[in-house]
Amino acid sequence: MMVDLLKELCRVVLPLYPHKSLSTQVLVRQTPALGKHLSGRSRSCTSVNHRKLVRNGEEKKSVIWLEGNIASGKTTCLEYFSKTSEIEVLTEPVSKWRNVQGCNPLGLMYQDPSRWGLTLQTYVQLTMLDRHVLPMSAPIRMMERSIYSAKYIFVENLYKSGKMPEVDFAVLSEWFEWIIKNIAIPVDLIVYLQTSPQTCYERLKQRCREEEKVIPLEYLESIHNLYEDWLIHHKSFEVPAPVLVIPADHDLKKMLYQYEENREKILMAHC
Ligand SMILES: Nc1ncnc2c1ncn2[C@@H]1O[C@H](COP(=O)(O)OP(=O)(O)O)[C@@H](O)[C@H]1O
Ligand SMILES: Cc1cn([C@H]2C[C@H](O)[C@@H](COP(=O)(O)O)O2)c(=O)[nH]c1=O
Repeated sequence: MMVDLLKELCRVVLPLYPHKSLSTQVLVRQTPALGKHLSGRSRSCTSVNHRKLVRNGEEKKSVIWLEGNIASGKTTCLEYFSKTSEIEVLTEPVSKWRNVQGCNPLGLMYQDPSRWGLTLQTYVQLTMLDRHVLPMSAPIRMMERSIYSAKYIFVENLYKSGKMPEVDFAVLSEWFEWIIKNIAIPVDLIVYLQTSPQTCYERLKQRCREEEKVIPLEYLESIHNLYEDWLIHHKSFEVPAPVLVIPADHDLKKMLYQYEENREKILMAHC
């Protein structure tokens, strides 16, 4: 029966690892019965007591999620750390959210969140999951946001603000719960770039992404509050790893200085 279950799980999730063979790369999180044959990763995967598909041979590597409000400086921070040889960086797949087969779900969502919120967030969930399961090519991975913040911050915001219908929220939530129960999403450290919504608003205007021109300050305030409740006050959802808070309202020079100051803590995430 366990073997059947294993086969079924691999049938469902194997397409996520198209470039790797099943025998060496996709494993099911250890259960007593399977323990003799299979190994699971020992460090923080995001939930336990369920069979999870994990990649073999990555136990010594570490994964850092870089979290923060829109235009808080995440991409700029990743660019800085990308120069470190032990670190690979994965940026958010925003270009996909702006263009899936010629359509722009990000733009559509900002124009009409009630109609297109589910469409965008389904695609965000898929593309973030795709990022999470990519094989690692360096000892440390720093990735921009996560499938968790997509759900706990952005889906939550749409729903709480009355812009996502109950049924859309329910469907997304069931998808999300299935994913985190069945697929290992490793994380060792969350780096939170903590900014004021006002700073983000100014940087957002400076960046001038076409779809985001309609974003008011209040939207950034809601996203900020959800982040704070999650990562600082621990008032909303489980936090899956320790959080390193970096104050990020400062100018670029001071930010680079702070990144240097925190380099050791970040590099030590996998020890
Ligand atoms: N410390 C900073 N001070 C001033 N502007 C910044 C700073 N960090 C980033 N920026 C600018 O703010 C905008 C948003 O930064 P970005 O790194 O793209 O944010 P995110 O990836 O979090 O959305 C960009 O135009 C970037 O050049
Ligand atoms: C994860 C996620 C993002 N978005 C939106 C928010 C922004 O407009 C872009 C991401 O840009 P950033 O500068 O990297 O913050 O995508 C969203 O609507 N839903 C999401 O789940």
